Amino acid sequence: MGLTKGLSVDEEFKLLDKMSEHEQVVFCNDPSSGLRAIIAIHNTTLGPALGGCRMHPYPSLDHALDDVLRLSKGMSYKCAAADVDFGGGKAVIIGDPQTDKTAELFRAFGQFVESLGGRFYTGTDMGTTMDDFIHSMRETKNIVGVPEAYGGGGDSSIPTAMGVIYGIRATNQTLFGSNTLSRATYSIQGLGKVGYKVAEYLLEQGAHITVTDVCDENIRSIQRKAATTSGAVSVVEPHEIYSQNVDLFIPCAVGGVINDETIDLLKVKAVVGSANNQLKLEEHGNRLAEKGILYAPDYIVNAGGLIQVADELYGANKERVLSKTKEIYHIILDVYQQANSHQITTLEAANRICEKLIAEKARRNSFYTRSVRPKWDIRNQSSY
Ligand SMILES: NC(=O)C1=CN([C@@H]2O[C@H](COP(=O)(O)OP(=O)(O)OC[C@H]3O[C@@H](n4cnc5c(N)ncnc54)[C@H](O)[C@@H]3O)[C@@H](O)[C@H]2O)C=CC1
Ligand SMILES: O=C(O)CCC(=O)C(=O)O
Repeated sequence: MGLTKGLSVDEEFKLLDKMSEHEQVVFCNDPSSGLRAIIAIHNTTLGPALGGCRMHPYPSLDHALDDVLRLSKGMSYKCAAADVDFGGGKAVIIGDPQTDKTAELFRAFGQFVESLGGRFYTGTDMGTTMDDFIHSMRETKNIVGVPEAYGGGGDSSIPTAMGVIYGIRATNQTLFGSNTLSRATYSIQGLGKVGYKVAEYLLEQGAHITVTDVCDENIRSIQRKAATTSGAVSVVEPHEIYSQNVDLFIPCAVGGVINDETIDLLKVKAVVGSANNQLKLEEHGNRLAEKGILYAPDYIVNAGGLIQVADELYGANKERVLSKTKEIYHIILDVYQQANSHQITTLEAANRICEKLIAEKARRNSFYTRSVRPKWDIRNQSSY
């Protein structure tokens, strides 16, 4: 792929330094299908790496690498917070999800996943759907979020959206002393798999929401939905979403949306959404706090999908997943409380909680036992 082409030796080592927190970074190239992807395994202390696969037309390999490194690190924290026996990983496919998807491309991707010998499990993320991974499943068993017809738990964006709703409830409880949804107002960025379900639920609870999406069909669909509920929807252009005069901003599209420019525009009391890596830089967490805006750490709020796909390895059970997802409400309340009592940002509070959990679990995992299903011997016996 010419990753280091034209780079000086110094620059080549800087590239390696960039990946130095990660255990393994795999560059996948399959000219016959056109697959160009990166798989990043951040940390397998808690178990094999798990993380969805994003498809996006990255403007450069550097952008794709930065994204997958940051996303996979976030998964290590998310796995610790969600109390699952997995480590952090993630994959990105460089391509346009509207035009570049083929069965061959996802089969080739499945072969790369298989080549990692069970060190990496993957499923859907932004720009990919389960239909894509049906092709990958012909090459590897290490796919999670498997459709119900194949014995899996189905669409993982359902528990992700429920987790966002629990995050919103915990935030409303902290801000207003009541966790009801209908009294507050919301702005939602992105009406895809997760954002649409969050919007739909809030409308059904009678809330007033302001939405945006770059896809017109998603807008028309939520307008049709709103007409059947006691809630109300207003639509704004994508660039107008940050300056809305509402209580909570709910980012459910791309990362990096909380940055120097947007923080100046925000009039909300809190940010609670599903998008991974909402803060462009960690310091933007401090800027939100200085402005008095409560931030619900993304990797805790959006853990519902992870909870489902990890739980799938015990056999699909929706009730069990929803009951585990409810925990997000209490974890967010705890994070807010710890941030307040230690006078640190909510992200710092969440990171501290997770780092402590990883250290405790690492001690437990240092005691060798023969493979235990489903903790380690994942899907060894099963077939679908
Ligand atoms: N699907 C899941 O279960 C999980 C998703 N997430 C994160 O949540 C976010 C959303 O994920 P999905 O709903 O699965 O993705 P998706 O691809 O189904 O939906 C994203 C939506 O955002 C819209 N969009 C893209 N750029 C936009 C912009 N600049 N302004 C407004 N709208 C824009 C797209 O048109 C699309 O409707 C991503 O950051 C993803 O990593 C995190 C955990 C689990
Ligand atoms: O939701 C999934 O399919 C896997 C979990 C994940 O990648 C995430 O939470 O970002």
